[in-house]
This record gives sequence, C-alpha cells and structure tokens, in this order.
Amino acid sequence: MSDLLLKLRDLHTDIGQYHILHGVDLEVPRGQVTMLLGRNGAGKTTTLRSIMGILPPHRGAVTLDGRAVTGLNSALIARQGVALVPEDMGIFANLTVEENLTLASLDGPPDPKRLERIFTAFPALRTFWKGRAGTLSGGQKQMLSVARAMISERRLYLIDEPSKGLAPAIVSTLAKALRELKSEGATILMVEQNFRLAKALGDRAAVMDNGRVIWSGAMADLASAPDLQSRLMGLSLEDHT
Ligand SMILES: Nc1ncnc2c1ncn2[C@@H]1O[C@H](COP(=O)(O)OP(=O)(O)OP(=O)(O)O)[C@@H](O)[C@H]1O
Repeated sequence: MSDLLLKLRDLHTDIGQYHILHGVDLEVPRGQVTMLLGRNGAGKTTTLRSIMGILPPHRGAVTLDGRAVTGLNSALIARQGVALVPEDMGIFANLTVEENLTLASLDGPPDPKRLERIFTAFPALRTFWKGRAGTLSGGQKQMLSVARAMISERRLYLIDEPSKGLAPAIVSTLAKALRELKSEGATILMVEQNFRLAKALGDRAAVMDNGRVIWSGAMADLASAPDLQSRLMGLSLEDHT
C-alpha cells in the first residue's frame, strides 16, 4: 500500500468553451490533510469537481490508490469511497435531516456509532433531526453537508471551503469536527480561504494559480514563510482570515 492515496497528473479540464485547468499535478498522501489554496478563480473548485467526475478532464490522469479513475462518472467515484462536500453544500432542502443522512449512508441505514459521533460534533442535527434541511440556518446546513460525508467511512474526503460565510463560533465547531475526522486517520483534500483554519488543520499545502499547482509542500513551511506566501498568492495569508 503506497503512502499516496490520490495522484493527479497533467489534468486538463474545460468548462464549456473555456480551458480552466492547464495541467494540474497534485499528490495527496494517505491519512493527511492537504489544503488546496490560491486566489479566487485559480481552479480549486474545478479541481475537486474534476476528481469527483462532475467535470470530466479531457487530458491527464486521476489515480486513486494506484487505480486510474479518470473519466468515471461521479456515482462510480463515490462508490470508490470518495465523498465531496461541495461549496453549495449539496443537501436536499425538502428532505429532513434524517433523510439527508440516510440517503448519504453508503450501506443501508446510518451506523448508530457514527451517528452518535456526528451528534456530538454537531448537536443541532439531533435537535432538528425531523426538521426539513431547507429550514436550517446557513451554519447548520454546512454541518449537515459535512455530516453527509462523515456518515460512512470514506477513503477520501474532498471538502470545498466549508467555512465560507460562517460566523466565527460556527467555524470553531466545524474545525473541531474536522480535527476529529483527521484524528481518525481520514485523508482529506480541502479548499480553504481562511488561512488560520487551513494552517490549523493542514499537514500539506498546494497552491494553485491560473489552473495549475504552482507550489506544494509542508503546510508548516508555507505558514512560516510570509515571503513565499506573498510570492505565491500576492498577499500575506495571515491577512486572509
Ligand atoms: N460555469 C462556468 N463557466 C465558465 N467559467 C467558469 C464556470 N465555472 C467556473 N469558471 C471559471 O473557472 C475558473 C476557475 O474557477 P474555480 O471555481 O475552480 O476557482 P476557485 O479557485 O475555486 O475560485 P474561488 O476561490 O473563487 O471559489 C474561474 O476563472 C471561473 O470564472
């Protein structure tokens, strides 16, 4: 078993007539949290969507645990144990919290032990268990979205800017849940603009610009080098909280 769970090689993806990814190379080690950083429009979301098979790449390779999964549709990628927590949260507003989690569970009804862990991390989901997801607050919807990924054991979690638009107290709740997921040995590839959160959770970092990864390495190396941050992103990440 290799230490690399996910590998992207020379990935090119178009959206309509636009060429968005221009040869993304990325390695995601098993059991670690890799943060995908970069300016707005750099191609971070498109990279996650390309891995998940929502936007199929037209060139390059996606390898999961040594197996090529390039071009498979998203249902098949999900069956390989990959979960995406999308930026728009991807929950079913007309269904209850319970129904949202039951649908996300890969093997029948949710495992009670996993459910208990989710309730401990996000107590609001227990409170509103029978409530429609559409009536939850923005923060609660985000928690439900993360919980949908956590309801079954996954090989890889792709998480797109979970802290976006959330109040600081909710970001702390989210951070705690993600830290717990990390402590269970989960492999996570996460887009995050909040550098304080990215730094706290990330083991590795990859910085994108103009549809490519322009730097990758240990998060500690990036966090301790303001010059590097400003060269890569045009600003100090510390200002970007
Ligand atoms: N549906 C679309 N049609 C045309 N261009 C698109 C579409 N979706 C995204 N793009 C473009 O693709 C590029 C990459 O977008 P993407 O959402 O991957 O960037 P990002 O790094 O995730 O940005 P952000 O941090 O703002 O979310 C951007 O220039 C964006 O304008």
